[in-house]
Formats: sequence, C-alpha cells, structure tokens
Amino acid sequence: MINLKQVIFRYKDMTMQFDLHVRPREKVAVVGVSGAGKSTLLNLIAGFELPESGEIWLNGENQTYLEPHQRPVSMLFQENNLFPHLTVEQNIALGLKPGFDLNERERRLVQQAASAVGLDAFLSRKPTALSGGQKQRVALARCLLRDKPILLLDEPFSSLDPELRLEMLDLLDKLCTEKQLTMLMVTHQPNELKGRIDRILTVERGRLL
Ligand SMILES: Nc1ncnc2c1ncn2[C@@H]1O[C@H](COP(=O)(O)OP(=O)(O)OP(=O)(O)O)[C@@H](O)[C@H]1O
Repeated sequence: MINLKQVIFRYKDMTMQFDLHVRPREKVAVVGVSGAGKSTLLNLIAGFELPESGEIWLNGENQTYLEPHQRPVSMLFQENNLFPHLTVEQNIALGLKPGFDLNERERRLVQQAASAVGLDAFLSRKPTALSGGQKQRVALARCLLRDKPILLLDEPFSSLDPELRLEMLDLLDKLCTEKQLTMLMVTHQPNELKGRIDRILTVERGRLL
C-alpha cells in the first residue's frame, strides 16, 4: 500500500533517506526524538514535500511527483486543521469539495461523517465554540469524507489530556477498521497505542531503524 524506495530528502545539511513498506490495512506508529524526520516522512508520503530522488508508490502506483490532492491519502495535523470562520458542517464538507453548494446526497454524507465522530449536534457551531477533542473530531470527519485509503496522523491528539486521548484513539481504531484504512501515526506516546497498532517504526536522524 505504501512503498518508499530509497527516498532521499535534503534539508540544509541534513540528509534523510527512507525505505519503507506498509501493507494494506496495517496500523503503524512512528516514533523518534524531535527533529528526527517523522513529519518529513509523512509529508513526503502526502506530497507536501517532494524527494530529491527515489520513488513513492501508493496503492500500487508510482506517485512520487503527484500533487497531494491526487494521492490516495488524507492527513490530520496536531492543530490548525480547521478554518475558524466556517461552521463544523462547512469544515467537514471541505473533504468533499471546495465550495459549499451541497446537494441533498452530499449534505447527508457530511451528516453521516459528523455522526461517525459523535458531532451530529454541533454542525452549525464555529470551531471557537468547540473543545480540543471536538475540533480533532471535526478534522477526522473531514478526513473520512475524503474517503482515501491511507490516513496519516501527525501527533493528532498530543494537546489533549490522557483520558480524552484514549477516547480519540478508540474512535480512530473503530473508524480504521470500518473503513479498512492503512494508518501511519506519529506519536510521542506509543504505550497508549498498545493493542491498537501492528508495529512501531523508529525514525532516527532521517532514517528508519
Ligand atoms: N521545510 C522545512 N522547513 C524547516 N525545517 C525543515 C523543513 N523540512 C525539514 N526540516 C528540518 O528537518 C529536520 C526534521 O524535521 P521533522 O519536522 O521531520 O522532525 P520531527 O521528527 O517530526 O520532529 P518533531 O517531533 O519536533 O515534530 C529538522 O531538523 C527540521 O528543522
């Protein structure tokens, strides 16, 4: 599902090289110290960064130089996932298309995605009126609506307290299973993922151990 072949990325004097194979529906945690290259690895897969050389194969196709929106990938960041001037419904709807002229079917899909993350009653709220956990649920709903088979998460729940984090991890686990997603999640709390992931990858100085 995800295949990185000698992917080289250079930033100033730091050279990173990633070789990686992730099977369909595999759930993988990515760990490593700050600055090791975890976010860069995800950004390369998502297409937010382009490699100097090497190949990135996703879903059986060489997608090394495709634009992010053309890739079978959605990505959830630690914060700033939402547009503050838009409602929850509009923020989620962006997973479907850029405008907000939704037809009946599209509106139902948005409602279903909101419902899947337990936010049916919050559709008309703005992000400022949501808790940290609710905001990440909105962002997750938008990812689901994009309906891409690969989900990348960069420390998605780090700013939440431990109890809420576990609640979000349970929700994520359920959604990954239902949608048969392949998941890569950067985390500083790999212990919390025990029983929820297939393996842990360690990034050290721009390489996967
Ligand atoms: N576009 C960029 N702008 C600035 N620095 C970059 C960029 N791309 C990579 N780097 C550098 O590459 C290195 C790896 O950064 P990266 O964000 O991938 O690490 P990380 O393991 O995700 O760290 P953290 O846990 O702190 O988020 C750092 O030294 C970073 O400064």
